[in-house]
Amino acid sequence: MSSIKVECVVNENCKIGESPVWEEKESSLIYVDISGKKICRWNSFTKQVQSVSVDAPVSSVALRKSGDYVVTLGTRFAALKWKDQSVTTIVHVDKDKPNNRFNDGKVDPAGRFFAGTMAEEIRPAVLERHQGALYTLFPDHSVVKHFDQVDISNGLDWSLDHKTFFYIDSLSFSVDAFDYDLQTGKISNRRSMYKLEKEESIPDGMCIDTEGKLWVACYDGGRVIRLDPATGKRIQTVKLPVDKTTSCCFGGKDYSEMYVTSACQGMDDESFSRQPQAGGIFKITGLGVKGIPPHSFAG
Ligand SMILES: O=C(O)[C@H](O)[C@@H](O)[C@H](O)[C@H](O)CO
Ligand SMILES: [Zn+2]
Repeated sequence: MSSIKVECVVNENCKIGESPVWEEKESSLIYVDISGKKICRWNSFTKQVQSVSVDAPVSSVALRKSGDYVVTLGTRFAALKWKDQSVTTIVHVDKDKPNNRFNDGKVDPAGRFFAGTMAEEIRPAVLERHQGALYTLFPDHSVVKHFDQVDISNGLDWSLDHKTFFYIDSLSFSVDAFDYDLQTGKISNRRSMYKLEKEESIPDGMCIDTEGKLWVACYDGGRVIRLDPATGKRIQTVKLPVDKTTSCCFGGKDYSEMYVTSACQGMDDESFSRQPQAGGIFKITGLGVKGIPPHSFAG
């Protein structure tokens, strides 16, 4: 049996840490602080964090084949040049919804950038409902809307055979599956794969491992859970020392470590003093399972 260890590697209080992505070339973890309006890069060798501040909530970051990054910023897909600290808009969505912002995003195995929107929160998980939608940014910079009526568009990933797309609309308390057509990027046949239990609270970000099992960060649940899409059952729970765990990815050497982001926004003084690491970045080792490298945006 491997022994699982959870360690806080970045003891800084992100307001809403999110979108962890391992960047092999830099041996670094990139992530965002959504309401802190910055994109961060933690170097696993130097343990230093660099960041780029932006002028709007930045909800996800992804690698780009041509180098650098793409981000979702406010209701825009944008390109980020790290060295220049410059952001250029690629395309604007939800133009008729000034109160919306993007939330979680991820690149599919063919290099398309998927990301969804939501209304801005009044406080955590409290917002005008059904305002969000799920979008894809194609490598030619065209955009497709898959569906709307989303509450909080959140975690997403693809099965190892690329035939299934997994998706979370947080306030449905469900991890959903769709058939996925890798050739076209189309999704169909939505169904619920797993319904969260009460103490698991709100499903947030997620990632897949090399055994095809899904890891879901539970917001206000202080844990990541491992789900088997074949049976719809939870097969493992790993607890963290903070409640507001927001997302997870594999990284490190051979993708054998898991990185978990967290949030502190919306916590009162009392709970913050009980969880001073809220908003930190955590590393989990000893899981005995690996992840897969992130895909890069092909446009
Ligand atoms: O991390 C995110 O994806 C959202 O932007 C957060 O705001 C939380 O998920 C939400 O508050 C929980 O429902
Ligand atoms: Zn999220």
